[in-house]
Amino acid sequence: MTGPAEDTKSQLTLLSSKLLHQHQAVEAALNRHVFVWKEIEEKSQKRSSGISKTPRSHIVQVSEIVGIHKVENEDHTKSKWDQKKTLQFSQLFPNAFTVFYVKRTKNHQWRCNEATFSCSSAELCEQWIQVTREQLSLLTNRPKRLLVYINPFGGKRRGKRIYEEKVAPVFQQAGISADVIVTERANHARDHLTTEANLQQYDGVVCVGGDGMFSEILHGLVARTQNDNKVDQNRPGAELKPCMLRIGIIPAGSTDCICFATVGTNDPVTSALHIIIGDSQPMDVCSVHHNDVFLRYSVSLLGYGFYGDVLADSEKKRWLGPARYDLSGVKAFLCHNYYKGTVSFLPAEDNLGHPRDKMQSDEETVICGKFIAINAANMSCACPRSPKGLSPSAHLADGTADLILVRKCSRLDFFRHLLRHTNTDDQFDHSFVEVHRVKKFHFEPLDPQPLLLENQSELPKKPGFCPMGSAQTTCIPSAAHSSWNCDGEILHHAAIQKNVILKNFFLDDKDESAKLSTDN
Ligand SMILES: CCCCCCCCCCCCC/C=C/[C@@H](O)[C@H](COP(=O)(O)O)NC(C)=O
Ligand SMILES: Nc1ncnc2c1ncn2[C@@H]1O[C@H](COP(=O)(O)OP(=O)(O)O)[C@@H](O)[C@H]1O
Ligand SMILES: [Ca+2]
Repeated sequence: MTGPAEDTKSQLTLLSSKLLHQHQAVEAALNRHVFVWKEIEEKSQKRSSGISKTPRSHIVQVSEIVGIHKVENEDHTKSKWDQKKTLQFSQLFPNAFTVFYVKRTKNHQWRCNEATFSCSSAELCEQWIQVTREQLSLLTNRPKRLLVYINPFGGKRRGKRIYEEKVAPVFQQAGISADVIVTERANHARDHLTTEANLQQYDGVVCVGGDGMFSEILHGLVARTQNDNKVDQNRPGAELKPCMLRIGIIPAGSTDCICFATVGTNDPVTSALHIIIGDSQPMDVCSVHHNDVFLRYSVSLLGYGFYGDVLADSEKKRWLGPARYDLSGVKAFLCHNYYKGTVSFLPAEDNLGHPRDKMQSDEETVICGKFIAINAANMSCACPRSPKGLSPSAHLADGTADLILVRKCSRLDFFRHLLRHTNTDDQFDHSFVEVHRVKKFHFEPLDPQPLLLENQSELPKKPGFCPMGSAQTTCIPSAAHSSWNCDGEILHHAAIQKNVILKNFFLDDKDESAKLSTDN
């Protein structure tokens, strides 16, 4: 019994037949939206056992099918043991196909499950494969060709292995072709994207690395798009053109906060599956300026004081891998520096909400003080160290950032505040912490900017751009200025303006949510 069958208008069955799954007869059916199979209870079985079991049924959304493949006699991608089993299986059941699909497990993690079905004839098997593939080809948001950049030195230096062992096999099952570039130096991916890559032939770019690597790719894509459209991104008020390519993140860095905060976990297979099924998540991109000169874009954390000091110190300990942040964190905590300055900001409109649901005025607000930390969270900044993040209710694509001001307090109080990032307590519920949802803000240190202490030769010669990956300053106890931690890159300038200007940019394809709208 095969071929199109009569059904309700909305759920037209494309294919339905009796198949064998795990030595059990099943009735399998495919329509536009789902693939289902249901065990068929054999009458003889029921009679002999005398017990009637409820037949089990399974349902898989077509949009979550990774791929469908014929079971071949030989599969050299498998281990010797698995190859032997496959051979035995294919001799016993020569007309079988396997469906690979997304299975949701705990903590937002996804896995690629498989189910094999054997058919009564080779034609039926081919038909199942062909009809299912036709349905998958109708899902136009799925990428077919990807450009992959791997940072081999990110995190625990496992980027290449993570990609080869966990990601490439699932991409292959999904029929995705990938051109892979393993970077040879910092800014390799950025420069390649800006000047060389033939972007027309790809449906998306994949970043295998951490937040710093993501930032490189974002800067490369934005710069390329502006160059192609003859827009000078360094010109104040320049209206930026939207990028047409999405960025997928395979977490292989130290913090992986951009991945964790968008996907809910930092798991390479989960990310690969999200990429395969064409998921997308728009997010805000902010531009950071010094004296009206554009410095960088930021998507996760822009932090002065504590997180700036942690980053500056941790850069010297890169060899330690992700543990460098713990060590530098303890050091910055013990230094207990605070910085004097003035923060002014434009609150978001009321209807965009407030991190603590307080009413906001529409005027610019100015706050002078001594700050241990000034953090602008453009998203929750959730990561394994802090599963709910720096600002748990920050939104991903609303054109606002949450500005968290931690004023001078005792070490014990600051410790209490930090500790609350790791549990369910409210880290804003302290007298020395305030939080505002803002559209833009400005920070001016009290004392004028001193001469930079180290590596001045590495400072930008070209106005308007701070070279990425070159930053190195020292965490100096009691210095008048800290530096800014911009998505894990150091900005040497203490005084900055930050505008949430690029709204809903990123990870999304050719639809309206990929527009860059200047908002300042
Ligand atoms: C008493 C214990 C206290 C623990 C406090 C934990 C708070 C952790 C909040 C972390 C927020 C991280 C925001 C993300 C920043 C990344 O962009 C950046 C760069 O990440 P990357 O190294 O490129 O993956 N990482 C850091 C640590 O600055
Ligand atoms: N091949 C490379 N050699 C050295 N640095 C690189 C290379 N590729 C990328 N980088 C730089 O490494 C930095 C950190 O990368 P990232 O992947 O974010 O790792 P982590 O999360 O450990 O910081 C980024 O600033 C990026 O520009
Ligand atoms: Ca936001």
